[in-house]
Amino acid sequence: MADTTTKDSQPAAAPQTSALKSFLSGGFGGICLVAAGHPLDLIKVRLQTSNQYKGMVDCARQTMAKEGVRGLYRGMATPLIGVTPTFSVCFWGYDLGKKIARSVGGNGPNDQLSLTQIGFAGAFSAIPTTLLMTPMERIKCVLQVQTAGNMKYAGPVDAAKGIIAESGVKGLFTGTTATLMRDGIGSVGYFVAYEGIKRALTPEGAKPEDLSPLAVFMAGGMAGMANWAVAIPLDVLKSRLQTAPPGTYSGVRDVLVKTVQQEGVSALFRGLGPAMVRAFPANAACFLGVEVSLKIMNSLW
Ligand SMILES: CC(=O)O[C@H](CC(=O)[O-])C[N+](C)(C)C
Repeated sequence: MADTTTKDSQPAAAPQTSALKSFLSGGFGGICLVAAGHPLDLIKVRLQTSNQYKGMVDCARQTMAKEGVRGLYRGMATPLIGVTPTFSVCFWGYDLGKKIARSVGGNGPNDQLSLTQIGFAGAFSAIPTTLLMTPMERIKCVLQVQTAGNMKYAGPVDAAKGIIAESGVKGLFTGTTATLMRDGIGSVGYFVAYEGIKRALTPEGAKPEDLSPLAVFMAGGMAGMANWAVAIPLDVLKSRLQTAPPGTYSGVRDVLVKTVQQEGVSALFRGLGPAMVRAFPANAACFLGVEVSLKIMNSLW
């Protein structure tokens, strides 16, 4: 089994990727993530807002029977427009983080980065990603908590205009610290799990980048689950900060204290089930999309 912890004398270093290829492959991975994850997200929202379904399978069956397979992809344009650039920036930031780790750690071009260095690069990727992620999540969360009969905004553009009218452009950035903390910690779990599992699955003497699509799919799915396993408490705090009326909380510490005092620690794990059910297929498809598009680009130029 490949050594997963040291940076020295590794025969299996991945070739360094250009920033543009990382950006493009990340965007393609984001498209794959939405395509694979959207049906589960739609089922989750329909279950949350209607009593006509007996469960996830029944909801999928009824949706397909009445609306065809296309029904499962209703409303996919909005996440596609938001997630694609966010994942481009995330994978570009991860690539930049790996280059910084390589130069700080003095790794040669053929040395494999240690998992600590991978964790640093993952955390680093959250810095630029947060600039896009925060307003996207703010608008998404505000729309997701609207209920029938209490609809404040008609859609994402209307919500963005409403938030700006109420609190200025800075209103779109409510929850920035919580988003940075969530994705900083989440991205360490995400990329360390992905690289670690890929290395563990790589036979002695082989290279992780030559793993089968099935192995990439499994490592990607597990990486998505690792992301949510460590990020869910901060995701709960972020969602509460982003959907509360202005002035309810003074910051991350305040929402943490109030949540735990009023509802107990278990409140920090709400939504873990649906997040995990979506995480495996969505992120398996994402990493497969990233690796396949990188291979195609590498063969072209
Ligand atoms: C919160 C989020 O976007 O997590 C990503 C995985 C997912 O399931 O969407 C990973 N990452 C934070 C690295 C973009």
